[in-house]
Amino acid sequence: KKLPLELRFCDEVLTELRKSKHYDINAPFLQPVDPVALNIPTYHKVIKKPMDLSTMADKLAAGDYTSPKEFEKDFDLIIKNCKLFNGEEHIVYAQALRLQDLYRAEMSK
Ligand SMILES: Cc1ccc(Nc2c(-c3ccc(O)cc3)nc3c(C)cccn23)cc1
Repeated sequence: KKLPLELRFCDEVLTELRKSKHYDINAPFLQPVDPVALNIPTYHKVIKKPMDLSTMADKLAAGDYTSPKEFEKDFDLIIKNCKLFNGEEHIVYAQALRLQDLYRAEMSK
């Protein structure tokens, strides 16, 4: 059996969040932050628990999440990391807040 029903719903939400039609808001969060590509060598000094949407998909498929609560904790980590590193004024944090709005809208379906 693939996933328990609750986590199957998490999978559907994650699939939606990663769709290319949401690229204007999900782009910075699709893959692990690459400090070399972004020229932010301090990233892993500031961010102790990196997280991104593809890592979450891998964890879901591997059965690493035992509850939707655990799944949501990783999503919240993406937003918290972005706020901490970029600050509230950065355009990427504005994208993170829009991603969070989309997450909440999908989760309430
Ligand atoms: C010099 C500088 C300053 C800020 C950034 N932030 C940033 C981030 C980022 C996302 C999540 C996160 O937890 C941390 C950083 N993603 C980007 C992208 C995709 C393009 C441009 C900037 N980006 C990059 C370079």
